[in-house]
Amino acid sequence: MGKDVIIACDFPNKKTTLDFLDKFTGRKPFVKIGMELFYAEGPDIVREIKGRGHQIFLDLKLHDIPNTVEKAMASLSGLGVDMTNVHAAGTRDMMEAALRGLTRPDGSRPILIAVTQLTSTSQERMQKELLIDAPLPQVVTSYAQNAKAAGLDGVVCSPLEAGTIHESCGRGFMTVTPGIRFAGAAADDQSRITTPAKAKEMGSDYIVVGRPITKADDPVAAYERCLTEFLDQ
Ligand SMILES: O=c1ccn([C@@H]2O[C@H](COP(=O)(O)O)[C@@H](O)[C@H]2O)c(=O)[nH]1
Repeated sequence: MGKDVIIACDFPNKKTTLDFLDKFTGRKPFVKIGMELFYAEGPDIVREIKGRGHQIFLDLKLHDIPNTVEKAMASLSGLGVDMTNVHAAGTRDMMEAALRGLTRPDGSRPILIAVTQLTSTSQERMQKELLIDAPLPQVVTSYAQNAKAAGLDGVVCSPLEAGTIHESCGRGFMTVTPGIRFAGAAADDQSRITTPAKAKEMGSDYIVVGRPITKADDPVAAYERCLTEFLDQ
């Protein structure tokens, strides 16, 4: 398992996305395709970006009954993505179904991870709106343990929780962490945030960075700053 910076390509269409990726001459950053781009362009955008040599995290966060998730994952398994995900809140049965659906006849499959609690969710909101009373780090760790028990490879969590998850689920259990902001930058709609440097310190395996790169005046320089802080590159 490698450490890397994943750029969240939250763009409305193919043209904007490819124009953005063209700025990274000589580099092939790991790319996250999320709901906005996938719903606008469909599976072809995955094939196009994969064909250009990027690794892809397809972030669709599936959350439905086990049978539906299993069949949806079977549809996605042929796309050639490197990583994809579900919501751990769908329960162990659903995560096991996702794993079955994603596994190809030859036994190969992309990395499958589970979202614990969205990084936009605060302790207060979780308690007041979702009626979950336990401390947020405990909830996240418990969801991670369920994901591990279901056979998944790791979780999406905040970097702030990466250390606790590794302690509980083992160092080989992957932590993929959005909620990244440079020091002093606005949190936007995120709640549990930290810097790339702190994410490194806390043991994140992958950081997922969207707006700090995509909205930067110089996206390539912002990406390089992430590499420097997170990977010492
Ligand atoms: O808990 C989660 C799960 C997924 N995300 C996704 O990561 C990026 C973060 O974008 P920023 O612009 O850096 O805030 C975005 O695509 C989310 O869908 C997340 O933020 N939190």
